[in-house]
Amino acid sequence: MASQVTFIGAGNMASAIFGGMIDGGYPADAITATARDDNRLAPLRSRYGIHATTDNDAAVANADVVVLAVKPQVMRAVCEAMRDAVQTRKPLIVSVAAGLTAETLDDWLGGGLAVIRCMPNTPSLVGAGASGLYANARVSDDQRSLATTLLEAVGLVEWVDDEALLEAVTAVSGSGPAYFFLIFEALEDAGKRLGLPPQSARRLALQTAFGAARMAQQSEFDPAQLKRNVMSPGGTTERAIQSFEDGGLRQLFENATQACALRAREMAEELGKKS
Ligand SMILES: NC(=O)C1=CN([C@@H]2O[C@H](COP(=O)(O)OP(=O)(O)OC[C@H]3O[C@@H](n4cnc5c(N)ncnc54)[C@H](OP(=O)(O)O)[C@@H]3O)[C@@H](O)[C@H]2O)C=CC1
Ligand SMILES: O=C(O)[C@@H]1CCC=N1
Repeated sequence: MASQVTFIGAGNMASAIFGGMIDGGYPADAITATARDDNRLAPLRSRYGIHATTDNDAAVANADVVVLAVKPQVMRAVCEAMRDAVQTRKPLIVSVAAGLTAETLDDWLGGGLAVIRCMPNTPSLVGAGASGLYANARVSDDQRSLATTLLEAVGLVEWVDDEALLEAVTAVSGSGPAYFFLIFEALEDAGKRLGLPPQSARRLALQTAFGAARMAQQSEFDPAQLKRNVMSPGGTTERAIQSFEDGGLRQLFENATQACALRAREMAEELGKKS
């Protein structure tokens, strides 16, 4: 029988994950989602056929896995309010919240729990997500496999052994979609300035990004070689790449990812403070 999975929070991330699970054949009646507002839940019941309730304690009562998918700023209040229900059932806890450590979540939920921290990203909404996962010492091999199965429903899964590496995961893939959206914007704008109609500039920029990512995933060559393959000696690409290098693109990525990882650490400190 399928494990009972309860999502606390039914927003973008939660619906991406349970939507992917259901598309992949996971039984909808083994899934429950909660929110504060029943108006948010009604469409989920009719669209996915899942159970949905505003009562977190009731939703936890028969759960094998509880996925914490509320915003980090409200997580403490949500966890402390359902502490008794969680301690009665002791389900596997999977948190997708940025910047909250396994120890902090375990503490807010009363302690002694198997906790997995997951850093997913928004392309999970289209089944092309990338998630980094970390498990505390109480998580069993079966629970690891179950979490892998749940998250693989919406994309790629990478486990890290050191929880601190989730900051690096956040800097690369958690926040990473926004970096690429910025590049899409910039390339589209540049194409428009070179005279392309706006729709053409967007379509060409996005298809090029999609094609490059797909090619890099499928190719036997690394991205550096694939880049060289586009650069004919003395040709157009060489001139463009030289311009990016001269402009310090690599250093910009270094600075941005360091700033992102630092913010993840700050959030852990700010949000995880004891009382
Ligand atoms: N967006 C992103 O790129 C990423 C987000 N994350 C993490 O995912 C988590 C969720 O983010 P996201 O899905 O974008 O947020 P959303 O705002 O889309 O969803 C939050 C959900 O939490 C619900 N909620 C709020 N309070 C409660 C409560 N007391 N009990 C039950 N449910 C409650 C809200 O319901 P209602 O509408 O009724 O208030 C809503 O359904 C965050 O912790 C974030 O750090 C992680 C990686 C990437
Ligand atoms: O910006 C944020 O804080 C969240 C975490 C990763 C992506 N979005």
